[in-house]
Amino acid sequence: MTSVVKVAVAGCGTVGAALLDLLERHGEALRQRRGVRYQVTRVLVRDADRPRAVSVDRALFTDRVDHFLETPADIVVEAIGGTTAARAVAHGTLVRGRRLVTANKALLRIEGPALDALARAHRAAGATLDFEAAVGGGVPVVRLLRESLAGHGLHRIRGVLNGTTNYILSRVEQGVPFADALAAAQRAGFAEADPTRDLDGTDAADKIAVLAWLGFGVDPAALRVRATGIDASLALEARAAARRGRAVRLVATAVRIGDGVHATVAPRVVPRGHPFAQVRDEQNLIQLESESAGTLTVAGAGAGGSATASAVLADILRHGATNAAS
Ligand SMILES: NC(=O)C1=CN([C@@H]2O[C@H](COP(=O)(O)OP(=O)(O)OC[C@H]3O[C@@H](n4cnc5c(N)ncnc54)[C@H](OP(=O)(O)O)[C@@H]3O)[C@@H](O)[C@H]2O)C=CC1
Ligand SMILES: N[C@@H](CC=O)C(=O)O
Repeated sequence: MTSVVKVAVAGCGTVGAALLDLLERHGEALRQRRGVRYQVTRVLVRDADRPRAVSVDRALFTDRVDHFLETPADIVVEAIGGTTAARAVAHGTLVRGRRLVTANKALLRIEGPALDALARAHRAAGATLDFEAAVGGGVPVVRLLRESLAGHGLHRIRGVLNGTTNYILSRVEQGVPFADALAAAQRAGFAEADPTRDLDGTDAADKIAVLAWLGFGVDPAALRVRATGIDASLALEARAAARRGRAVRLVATAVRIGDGVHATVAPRVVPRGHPFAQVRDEQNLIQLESESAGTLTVAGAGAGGSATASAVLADILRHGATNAAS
């Protein structure tokens, strides 16, 4: 017997389109293996008339949030970014007792705990909140912190958390001009809609704040993250460092100090053999240091449609066919 799980997808850009493609390509295998058919019921975009390279019925596209939220759905994926329409989608989803899967670290930074509380308040009706894709792209660091490392005396989280800046840094050290490397990262879909968020360290700051929330229980909105980003002059330094056998990486850190947490994002010069120097292009690497489990390191594709959509799909599959109609 096959159950049907209705999925409404907000966003058909880099992440949303890659997710729709994954659901299309793996739909039959998922049905056979899990006995579930994931049926896309609505896609929210800014421009519903624009032609799209996804095989989804055009009639399912809408540019109205209220229309989107009225559509029957068991799971709502939020992959539009920003914090205005995304917030309306997130709240509207949870208060209806639906499962929310979001890739939006900017939204989680400002109101992750509030969304979590809303999900708990509507849990009996079926609401859940999952956001594996929000940090680390395809790297399952959110799950590691939420589940495996809960209560392990975590004391430091450190990592390369932004794929765009890492892509730029690892290209400029090979002689590619800063502007060309940035343009390539944008073409590949690694950069935020506003790439300033990548370059000035804001995106990495949002991510480390979300990890600090999960790992240390701090309010990510209240956590001050001192952030320094990268620019063309730092790229010249990265190139010079490469000639000296060193690498520059944008490293985000959150350390527990007493009852508080100290968080930073800053470029660091590391020797070639350092794990951060080995992180190339859009890859991310995160080290979680804890008393009982020692240091755990996870790494992989930190940005890009396919890797990020795979993390979204993992969240979709997470609760099995809960809420599904047979
Ligand atoms: N790209 C990546 O590698 C990663 C992205 N993320 C996060 O995933 C989310 C989506 O990113 P990404 O796919 O790259 O973004 P894109 O800019 O590629 O796509 C955004 C999509 O959302 C739609 N959209 C934007 N604003 C609105 C709105 N107000 N109302 C309705 N639809 C809207 C756009 O519509 P239209 O197509 O009509 O313009 C577009 O389809 C962001 O939160 C991002 O931070 C997380 C991890 C990795
Ligand atoms: N712009 C982000 C996308 C993934 O979170 C990045 O470059 O890491």
